[in-house]
Amino acid sequence: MNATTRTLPVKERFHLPKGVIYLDGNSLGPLPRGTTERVQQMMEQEWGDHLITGWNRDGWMEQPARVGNRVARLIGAPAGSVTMGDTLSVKVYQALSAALKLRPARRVILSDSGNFPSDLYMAQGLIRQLGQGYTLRVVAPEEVAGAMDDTVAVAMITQVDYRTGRMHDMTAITRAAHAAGAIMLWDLAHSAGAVPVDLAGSSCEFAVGCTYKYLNGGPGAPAFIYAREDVAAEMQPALAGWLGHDAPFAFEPEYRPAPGIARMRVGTPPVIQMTALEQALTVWDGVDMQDVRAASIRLSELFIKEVEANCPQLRLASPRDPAMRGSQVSFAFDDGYAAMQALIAHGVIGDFRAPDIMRFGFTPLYLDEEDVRQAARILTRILTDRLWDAPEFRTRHQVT
Ligand SMILES: Cc1ncc(COP(=O)(O)O)c(C=O)c1O
Ligand SMILES: Nc1c(O)cccc1C(=O)C[C@H](N)C(=O)O
Repeated sequence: MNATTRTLPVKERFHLPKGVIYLDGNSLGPLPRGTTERVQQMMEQEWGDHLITGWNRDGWMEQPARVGNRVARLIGAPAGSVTMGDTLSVKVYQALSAALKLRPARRVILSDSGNFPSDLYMAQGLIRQLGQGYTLRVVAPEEVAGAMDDTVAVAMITQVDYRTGRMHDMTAITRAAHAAGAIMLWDLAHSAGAVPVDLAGSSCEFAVGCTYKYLNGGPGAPAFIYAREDVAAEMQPALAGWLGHDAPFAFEPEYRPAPGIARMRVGTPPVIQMTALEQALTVWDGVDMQDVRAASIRLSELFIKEVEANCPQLRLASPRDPAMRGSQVSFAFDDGYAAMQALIAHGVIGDFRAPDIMRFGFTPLYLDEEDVRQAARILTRILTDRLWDAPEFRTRHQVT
């Protein structure tokens, strides 16, 4: 069987509302079947009956490492190199501050203008905290590799642009960072579960990401952080919480880091949410990221073809070359907000990013070609008949 005929027989593993075509798994993944039951069981039996003994008996304390190993497989990282917890913004802060400590003579954090604002805000906040001449240098996405020089302490790049889906070449940029003596930090928010990632092969020092998008962990699901083994052994955590201590239950007054990535744990993990995520990750059992990628390209190309053939009002805002895209496709349209609201009202859920981007995520675990054709047909009707041109769609009230 070749990659184009191979199917991903996992659509049944998701709860998807009837009559909805969900093209927003790049922002919030849907509910995997079995999650509700597993969380209910955890609450009733583990929390309810076992009470505090759950930390040992039910393995709550090791859960961040256990779940980290499941995520590691999906991002090309070795077992034991990933831990879970907190939000992605916090993980960005931790990785950035640890990276700066590893290059004490340098003062520049390099990023690009396609990065998600929270990453830039975290860098700005850290810089304000540190003083001492640190700066954030933000360049155009195409200029990242060329902007590496001997002032750059760390390059902090989100691999897949949340707006356009443009994907950076992880190998080439990491190589450029290392050639300049800089630390490489990748944000994989729009990569994990979307495209094959080879963290070990890239030899980057740090990576972070969230689990509520393509990994379907649910709203507020814990983030992940990876550090290369040699870096994990020497990095100094800025957020030195007790669960990142070498012996949390020794209750020593002085901080001593836990071995390896475990020192990036901070405080008590969100066990209920982590349990939902742990269950959600079983959806990936037996799924190969190369197959997901092949199907994602097939679905994205089909959508672009149908939309360009039938919706001349829209302009492709993503790279045309699928090798340069993540697993989303964006189209620019001046009335994109209203068009997206109309689309959602007609059962096709994507989202909108100001000023004019209509975003569509392609998630082959639960989407097939018929979904994509049907979504394109509905979009065509909305544009051709100007169904979006109504006060209820034009009024901006959505926050997401
Ligand atoms: C690339 C990227 N970085 C950071 C964030 C912020 O994540 P969180 O809200 O989980 O801190 C997001 C999503 O919101 C994102 O897409
Ligand atoms: N994390 C989100 C949230 O809590 C509410 C609404 C949206 C989000 C998102 O993840 C947005 C997402 N990072 C984006 O690419 O725009």
